Amino acid sequence: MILSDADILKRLEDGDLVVDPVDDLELQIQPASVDLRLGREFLEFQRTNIPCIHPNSEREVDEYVTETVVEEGDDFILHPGDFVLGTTYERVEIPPDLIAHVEGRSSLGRLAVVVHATAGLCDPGYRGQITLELSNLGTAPVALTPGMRISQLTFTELKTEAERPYGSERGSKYQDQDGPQASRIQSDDEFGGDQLEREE
Ligand SMILES: Nc1ccn([C@H]2C[C@H](O)[C@@H](COP(=O)(O)OP(=O)(O)OP(=O)(O)O)O2)c(=O)n1
Repeated sequence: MILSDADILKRLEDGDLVVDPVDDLELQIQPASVDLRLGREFLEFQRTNIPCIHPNSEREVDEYVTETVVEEGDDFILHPGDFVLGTTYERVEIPPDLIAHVEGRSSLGRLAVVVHATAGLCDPGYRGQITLELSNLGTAPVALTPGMRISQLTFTELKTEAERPYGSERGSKYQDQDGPQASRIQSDDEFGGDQLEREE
């Protein structure tokens, strides 16, 4: 079951679901979602002379990513074809009986701005700001203003609470993230890796 505005408000009041801060309930609480605002920090991949990114190379993932913090009153210009990581201004805490989906807003979609390229799921138990995978599929640059409502979060009730919510297990590498976080896929290996066993 997807939570309605009344359900969301009740869960926020009860305090087990956290979206912080919600400054304007009337504006941010939608019929069945909460609008989240854009933070000031962005991570961009530098188009230097890296031939390609090997996902398991921490050096390549971290060294070629630079952070931009947009000053008050300024915009971040997202050019056609760009892919950058942004962050929600709000921090969320998802209780073990809910799963949240990060969705774009239609008004930005109509300007060809996509807020999550692939991953749009916040696990039960997840705490932190949400990293937005921003891209511009259109032909004109689009100015993104920190504080603008950029995405929306919907909540679905699980049939039973997650037994191993995000954060309770090793491998929860984005728990408590603060600002946009680059991929931590390199640390997959620490947790058993995704390598398939070879048959002899
Ligand atoms: N656009 C998104 C999508 C998810 N998350 C956060 C909330 C999720 O609960 C957490 C982990 O997301 P995934 O499970 O999709 O990511 P991985 O499987 O890569 O990470 P892990 O191995 O930690 O589960 O990251 C985020 O900040 N921004």
